[in-house]
Amino acid sequence: MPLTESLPSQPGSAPERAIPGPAGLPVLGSMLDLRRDSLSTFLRAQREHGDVVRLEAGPPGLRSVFHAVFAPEGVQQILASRAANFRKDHPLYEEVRQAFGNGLLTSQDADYLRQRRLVQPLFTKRRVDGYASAVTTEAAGLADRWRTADGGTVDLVPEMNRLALRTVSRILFGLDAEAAVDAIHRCAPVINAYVVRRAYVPVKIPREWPTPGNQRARAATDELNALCDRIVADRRASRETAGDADGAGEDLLSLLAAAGNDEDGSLDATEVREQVLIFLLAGHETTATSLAFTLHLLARHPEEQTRVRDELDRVLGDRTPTAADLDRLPCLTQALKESMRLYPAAPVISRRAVAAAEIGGFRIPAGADVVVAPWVTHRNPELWPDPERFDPRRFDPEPEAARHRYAWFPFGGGPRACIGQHFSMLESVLALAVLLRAYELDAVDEEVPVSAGITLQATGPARVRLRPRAGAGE
Ligand code: HEM
Repeated sequence: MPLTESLPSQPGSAPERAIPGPAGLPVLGSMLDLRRDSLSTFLRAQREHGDVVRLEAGPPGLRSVFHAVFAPEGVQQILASRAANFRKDHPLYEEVRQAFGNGLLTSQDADYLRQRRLVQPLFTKRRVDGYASAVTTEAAGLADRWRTADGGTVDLVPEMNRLALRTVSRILFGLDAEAAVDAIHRCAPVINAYVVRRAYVPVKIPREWPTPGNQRARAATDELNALCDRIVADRRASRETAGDADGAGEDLLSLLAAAGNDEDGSLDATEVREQVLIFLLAGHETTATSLAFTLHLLARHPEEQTRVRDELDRVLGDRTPTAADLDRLPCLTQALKESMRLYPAAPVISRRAVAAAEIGGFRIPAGADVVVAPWVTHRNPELWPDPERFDPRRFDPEPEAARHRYAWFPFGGGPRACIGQHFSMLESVLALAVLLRAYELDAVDEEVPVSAGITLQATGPARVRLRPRAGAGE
C-alpha cells in the first residue's frame, strides 16, 4: 500500500504542522453540529480556521475525523489532478451506495468505466441539443397549468421538482413520470435524511436491526426499487410488443435494456435498476434546485429579473427557444450561474485519501475522510466579494476568465465531474426562458431555509406570486 503521495507543497510551508479545526463539545466534538447543520459548521470552520480544517465527531476512542479543503487549488488536487488518490470511499458515499446501489454516481474502477462507457453517448453535445424540444414542451405545459394556480401563488420547490422529474423521465426513459412523482417525492427525502444522519456518526446501528429509522428507510428504498423495476419491465414489455420498433439506443432505458440482454451479461437486472434509480434521482433533484432558486432570486431582485426579461424579449420575441439560443442568452445564463454559486445543488463532495497528501501546506493522512464544499468555496469573500449578495455580473466574461477554475464548481470536476452538466444547463436555461417570458414573479417568501442532504434541500417554501405577461403564451 503506498503511504505517501508526493504532492507539491506551498513554498515555505510546514507540512507536518497540525491541521487546525474547531474543538467542538468536550465529548462529542463537532458531531451534533455536523448532524444538525453541516453547511454552517463547514462555513464557520473555514472562517475561523482557514482553508484546510479538521473536525472530530464522537466520543474519545470512537471518534471519526473529517478533513475539509476549501481553497480552489486544494479542490483541484482532490477532484482533478490527484483524483486517483481520492476515492469515493468516504462514509457519506458508503451510505449513498447502501441506499441507492452501485450506479454511475457511486461505482468505481472497472464497474465504473464500463457503466460510463455505456451511458456516455446520451450526453454528447449533439444528443443533448436534441433534448431541447422535450424541455420546452414540459415547461410550456407548466406555464399553462400555472394559469389556474391557486390565488396566483406557487411554491417553486415542489413545482420545479415535478417539472425536472417529468423532463428527465421523458428524455432518459421515454416515460410519463406522473405515476412516479408521488413515490419519489415521498421516499427520496426519507433516504436523504437517513444517509446524512448516519454519515457523521462514529458508530452506526446495523441497518438490519428493526429500529423505526431503519424500517422507514428500508420501506422507502424498497418502494423506489420496485418503481424502477416496474419502469424497466414496462419498457421491456412495450419493446417486445412493438418488435423493437423504437430502436435500441434511443434513450437510457433502451441502452440499459440492450446491455442487460447482452449474452456476456454486461449489466445484470440489479445493475440496470440501480442505474435507473441514480439517473432518476441525480437527474432531477439537482436541476430542480437550480431552477427553483434562480426563479426565486430573480423574484427577490426585480431589477435583475427585468434585465433577463429584456434579453428574452429581444432575442426570442415570440418564438420558442432552442438549443441554438443558449449562447445568445448571457444575462439569463449569468443569473443561473450566480444562483448555483449561492445554492450549489451538491453543496459538499466527499472522498477518502488512499495515500497521504500535502494540500495547502498541511499533510492529509492516508485513509483520511476529506470533503470539498462548493457551499463554502462559493462564499469565500476573497474569491467572491460581498459573497451573500446576488450579483449575476460576477459571471461577466472578464471576471469569470480571471477566476480560478475551482472557485466555482457546482458540477464537481476532474474524471468524476457531473455527466449531466450540459444537459442540466440546457434544461435550466430553456425552462427558465419559457417560464420567465410567460410570467413576472414577485417573491412572497424572502430567505428560503436549506439543509444538506445528499443534495441541497430547501426546508421551507419558496413561494412567488405570478403575474401573467400580456400576450405571452396565449
Ligand atoms: C444543477 C444540476 C446538477 C448539479 C449541480 C450536479 C452536480 C453533480 C456533482 C457535483 C457531481 C460530482 C460528484 C462527485 O464528484 O462526487 C455529479 C455527478 C453526477 N451527476 Fe450531476 N449534477 C446536476 C445535474 C445532473 C443531471 C441532470 C444528471 C443526469 C441526467 C446528473 C447525473 C450525474 C451522474 C450520473 C453523476 C456521476 C458521474 C460520474 O461519476 O461519472 N447530474 N453531479
